[in-house]
Amino acid sequence: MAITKAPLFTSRRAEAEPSAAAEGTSVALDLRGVQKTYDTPGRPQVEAIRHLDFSIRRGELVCVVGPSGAGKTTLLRSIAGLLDLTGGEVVLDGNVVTGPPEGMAVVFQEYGRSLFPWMTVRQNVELPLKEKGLDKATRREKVNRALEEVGLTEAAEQHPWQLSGGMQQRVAIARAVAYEPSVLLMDEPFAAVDAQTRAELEDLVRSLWKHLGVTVLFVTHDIDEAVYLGERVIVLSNRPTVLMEDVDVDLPAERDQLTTRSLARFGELRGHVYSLIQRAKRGDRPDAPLPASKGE
Ligand SMILES: Nc1ncnc2c1ncn2[C@@H]1O[C@H](COP(=O)(O)OP(=O)(O)OP(=O)(O)O)[C@@H](O)[C@H]1O
Repeated sequence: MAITKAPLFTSRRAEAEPSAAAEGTSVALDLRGVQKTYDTPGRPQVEAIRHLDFSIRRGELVCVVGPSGAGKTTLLRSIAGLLDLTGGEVVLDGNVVTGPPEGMAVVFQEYGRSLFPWMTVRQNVELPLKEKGLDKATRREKVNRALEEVGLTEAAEQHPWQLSGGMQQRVAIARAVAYEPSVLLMDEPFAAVDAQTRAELEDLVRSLWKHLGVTVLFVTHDIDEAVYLGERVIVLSNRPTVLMEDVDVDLPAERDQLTTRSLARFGELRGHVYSLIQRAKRGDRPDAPLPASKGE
């Protein structure tokens, strides 16, 4: 079977809907024909991203999954303005990204390396606000609000090394939301924490997203996490990356770990994304379908 979209699963790409931009809706992030090939002196080039086109509407929470080495980090770093693209462009709030844009914040997996150990929690969260040039009273108010949002008011004067891994990641999240970014990028942020903490942090992201209305692009290895969190799941092919499918997650807006994960629909969506990843791993991709005998 080719990469068909059973009626049960809607894909924006498959149904050739007009893009969000064309519909005149508010687009926060727009990827237009993004390509990235790495030039490594003395070695063959590595074509990481062949072609990616997708948009994220303001206030959406979109997850990205793909096989290992597919180019997820390359994609995120391209969006964050940390890499020179080989082709295409990334547009944030109508402006082409040419370097790290002001309206973006990133939460990385390695919270241990992204927080400054000699600074208190409060100082870590405040730092980007200082760089933004905000006055002291405004900074204090925004830091207090962000720490409250992530449940760390009591830990404000502690240092990151005095906190658990999950709490440190909450500090990193507080720092990102205090900055009030237009788009929040999250690169496998919970890969290094235990399962229970991970579930709590997933719920924190959903509640912050709903509460603050921030636009989130969340990269993860974990299919269940992607389906649980996202309003859409963008599935990448193997390298060189193209879009495998853009899956609508039509689960109820109110989600909780127990009820949502036990829904039949959750299982169907999870199974669908899983099968796409399995196909991607085998090299089945929209621009290079496998011979029929190897397909499903
Ligand atoms: N700086 C670089 N120079 C050369 N090749 C690179 C560089 N960074 C990444 N690559 C290659 O680009 C491809 C995509 O890598 P990337 O890290 O983006 O994938 P990924 O999907 O994030 O991987 P993983 O799932 O293992 O985290 C890989 O083949 C990788 O080896």
